[in-house]
Amino acid sequence: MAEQALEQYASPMLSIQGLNAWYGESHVLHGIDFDVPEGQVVTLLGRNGAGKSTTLKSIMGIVPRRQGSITVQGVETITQRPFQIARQGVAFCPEDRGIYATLDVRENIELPRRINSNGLTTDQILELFPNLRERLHSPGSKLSGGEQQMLAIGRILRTGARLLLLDEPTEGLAPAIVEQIGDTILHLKAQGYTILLVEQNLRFAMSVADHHYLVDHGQVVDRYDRESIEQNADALLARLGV
Ligand SMILES: Nc1ncnc2c1ncn2[C@@H]1O[C@H](COP(=O)(O)OP(=O)(O)OP(=O)(O)O)[C@@H](O)[C@H]1O
Repeated sequence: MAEQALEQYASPMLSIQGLNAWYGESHVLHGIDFDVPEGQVVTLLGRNGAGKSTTLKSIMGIVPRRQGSITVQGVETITQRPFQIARQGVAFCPEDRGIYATLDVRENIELPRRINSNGLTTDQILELFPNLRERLHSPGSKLSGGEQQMLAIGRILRTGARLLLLDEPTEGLAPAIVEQIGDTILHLKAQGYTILLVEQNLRFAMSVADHHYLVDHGQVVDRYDRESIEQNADALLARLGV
């Protein structure tokens, strides 16, 4: 455990305390606690079913029932509806990417509502992902997995959100595309975005993130900074079952 680096941030972009969540009768988060400092990249690691996606969905307000505290820039959001949370500057990129199959690239980009004037324009998004410019008039269903992922990330930048929740952005993608997604994440960090990432790919997580939290059975059971994750990588790979 290396916690010392985490203590120094006075005002985190996101702070979660005692988060519980349920799907019907099924109680899946059991008191999640962690902070995400502004301008940093943080990952949630853990085995399948540990509760990582549910944590992201809870932050976005899209699980049926949650309790505890989730503050975004000091504002409590636990009782807010998803559209109110979005207005606090939070955007979620789901694991299935949520691309509309019958809409083309431009239509997919232009669908989300802007929440403020910080949102990127379509041109700025296409500058960030030049491959998408070549595919501008292709329907979502004809895009490769990598193109869909880039579109899914690009699209949420249009909203003006500054806290980006990305659920397994590298899943099923070829190494060259994973590298491109990593470059994009680092570019966004350099632009001041705060990013919370769910990842199964430990090496990828290590290449982009400042801090990591290990989730198990709906709780945060360990935390690592850049140095301590290097030291614990082998043990963690065994623990993650990958
Ligand atoms: N819509 C749902 N309805 C009921 N149970 C769910 C639902 N979504 C997830 N669960 C359950 O909640 C638990 C946590 O799932 P979650 O998707 O958050 O895990 P995860 O760590 O993101 O893993 P994965 O990578 O498999 O998605 C699991 O037991 C899962 O089966």
